[in-house]
Amino acid sequence: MEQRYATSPEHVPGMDTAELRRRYLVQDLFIDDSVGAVYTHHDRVVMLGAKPVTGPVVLGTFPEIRSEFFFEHREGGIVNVGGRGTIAVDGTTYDVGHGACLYIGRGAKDVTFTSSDADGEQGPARFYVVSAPAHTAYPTTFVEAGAGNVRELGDALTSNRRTLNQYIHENGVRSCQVVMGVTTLHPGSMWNTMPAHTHDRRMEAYLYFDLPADARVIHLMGEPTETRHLVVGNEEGVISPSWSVHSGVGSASYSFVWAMAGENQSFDDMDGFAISTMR
Ligand SMILES: O=C[C@H](O)[C@@H](O)CC(=O)C(=O)O
Ligand SMILES: [Zn+2]
Repeated sequence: MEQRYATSPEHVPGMDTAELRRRYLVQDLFIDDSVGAVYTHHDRVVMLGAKPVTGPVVLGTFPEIRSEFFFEHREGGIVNVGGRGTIAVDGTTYDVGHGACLYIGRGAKDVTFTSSDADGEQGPARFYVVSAPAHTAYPTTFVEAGAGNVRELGDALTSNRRTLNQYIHENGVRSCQVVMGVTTLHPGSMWNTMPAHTHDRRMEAYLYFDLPADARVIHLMGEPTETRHLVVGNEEGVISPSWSVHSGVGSASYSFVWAMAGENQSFDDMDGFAISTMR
């Protein structure tokens, strides 16, 4: 598993494009018949991708977490960004369609990912997992796509009309740390999370999906008065440290999985920044 140590905002002004991408952009999570993994030491979050194509993919453990099995000391939220598939957790099988979410609680031993129709229109299942250390075991729980707590945000006139779906959160599926959901831009709207914000109590990870292969999202990061950008493709992720804004504009419509971990789970504990105050 790739290890990425935490960074400070003081490091950002000295980084060129290649270093920004090496530290904050997450590519290649979805490898045929395999599991891709990145361990960010920002709140010790692990981002995983599982892409079963010709057969099931078993989630193993990694030497970096010194655990007998992946969820021994951890929990995780999963969203399927590909075609329909199943996730088997200790003998219970969940049918997970595009955009649906499964929370896996601490202690789950055997986790297997399978595609239901790898040759279908949406291709093989692509299971995106965000995991954080967990102090107790909450029940493994499934949420159908769109069945979380829905918030309608933004306006078509400012190109930021979007539907936010909270899956794992304080008033929904319970967890120790992980807060997770999916935001979908409405047709013609391109801006996510505008106005932008930070939440110094939590890191956040993004995974853009349903973006056409030749389109890109210009993702803003960094302190609000010292921003940089990353040009991000479909099914690529971004690590957003607690001090960093995370907002982006697409060259086409898209969705993204957002997930957070850290000090609290209060979704609305965030500090917003009017664009006129940003640099
Ligand atoms: O802290 C919350 C996260 O940044 C996202 O939920 C924001 C988001 O999806 C949006 O405004 O479009
Ligand atoms: Zn945020």
